[in-house]
Amino acid sequence: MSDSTSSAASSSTASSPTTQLASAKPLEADHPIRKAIEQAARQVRRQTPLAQSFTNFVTINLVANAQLAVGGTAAMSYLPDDIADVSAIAGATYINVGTLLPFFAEALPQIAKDLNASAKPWVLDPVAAGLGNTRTSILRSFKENPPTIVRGNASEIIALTHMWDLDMGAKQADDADGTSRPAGVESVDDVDQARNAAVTLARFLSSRSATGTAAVAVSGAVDLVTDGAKVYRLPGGSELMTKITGAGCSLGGVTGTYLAVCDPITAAIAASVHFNCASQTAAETATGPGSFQTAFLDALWNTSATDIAKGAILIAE
Ligand SMILES: Nc1ncnc2c1ncn2[C@@H]1O[C@H](COP(=O)(O)OP(=O)(O)O)[C@@H](O)[C@H]1O
Ligand SMILES: Cc1ncsc1CCOP(=O)(O)O
Ligand SMILES: [Mg+2]
Repeated sequence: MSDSTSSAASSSTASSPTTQLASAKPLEADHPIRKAIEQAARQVRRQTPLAQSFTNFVTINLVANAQLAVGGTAAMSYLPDDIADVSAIAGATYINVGTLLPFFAEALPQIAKDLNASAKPWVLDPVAAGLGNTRTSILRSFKENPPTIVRGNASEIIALTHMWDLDMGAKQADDADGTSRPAGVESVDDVDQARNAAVTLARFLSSRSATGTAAVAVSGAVDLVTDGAKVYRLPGGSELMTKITGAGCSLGGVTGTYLAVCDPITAAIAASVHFNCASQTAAETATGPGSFQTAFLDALWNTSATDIAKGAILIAE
C-alpha cells in the first residue's frame, strides 16, 4: 500500500478500518523482508547486542528478561551522562515513559538531544501518551529530537501524532466515535483507527532520521507496522498478552534489540512477529497469566529464526 495523499491522517480517501485488513495479502514466502528478518534473528543470537533502556519501574524486569530471551543483553539507566556513555557501546537505546520522576522532565529531552546529535538509533514507547502535564511536556519535546522507531498501542500512537500536530487537524478517534482518551496504559482505540496516524508519524520520523529510515509499530489484536510507505499487518499471538503487564513495554525493548542489528522496518516487524509466534506457543500450555509469562519467555528463547521469518505477515494494499 502506498498512500497517494501527502497527509494520510487527514485524507478523506484513506481506506476505512473495515476494508484495511480485508484487502491485506500474505507477504510472499521468499520476500526480501522475510530473509532480512531471519538474518536479524540469527544476528541477535550470534552478536548478543546491547540495547540500553530508560524505562518504567513497573515492567523493567520483564523488558530486560525479554531482551535476553531473544538473544540480546540489557543495561537499565536513568542518568543522561550514563546513557550517553553507554550509547557508545550500545547498538540502540529504548525510552519508555510509563512511570515518571520530576527530574525526567529535564533528563529525557537532554538524552534525546544527545542520542540524535550522535546519530544513535532509539525506540520510544509513549506509554499513556496524553496523560498528565509532565508526560505531555516530555513527549512534546521529542518532536525536536525524534526516535528512529515509535512502538505503542493504538491510542498512544494517535495521541502522540496529535500532540506533535502531525494529524493536520484530522478527526480524533474520540471525536469520531465518542471514545474518551487517554485511558491510561491500555488502548481505547482499535489498531485500524491508528493506521493513518501511524503512516503520518512514520513519514515524519523518516524525514528526521539520520539514515532517512524509520518505523512505527502499533500493537493490538492484529499489529500494524509501517515505514510511512508500506503498511504491514501481523495477525496471531495470544490475547493473554493483555493479561500480563509489560507485554508492550518488553516489545519496545526487544524492538531496540533488533534495531541494534538491522534497519528500522525490519526491526519493528521482526520483534512483533517474534512476540506473536512466542505468545501463540505459550498460550498452548499456559493455565493463567503467571504460567503464561514464564512460558512466553521460554518461547521467545526457543522460537527459531526460521520460524520467525515464516511468521504471519500481511501487506496492506
Ligand atoms: N488481542 C490480542 N491478541 C493477540 N495479541 C495481542 C492482543 N492484544 C495485544 N497483543 C499483543 O501484546 C503485545 C502488547 O500489545 P499491547 O497490549 O497493544 O501493548 P500495550 O501493553 O503497550 O498496550 C503485542 O505483541 C501485541 O501483538
Ligand atoms: C501499569 C503501568 N503503569 C505505568 S507503566 C505500566 C506498565 C505498562 O506496560 P504495558 O504498556 O506493556 O502494558
Ligand atoms: Mg504499553
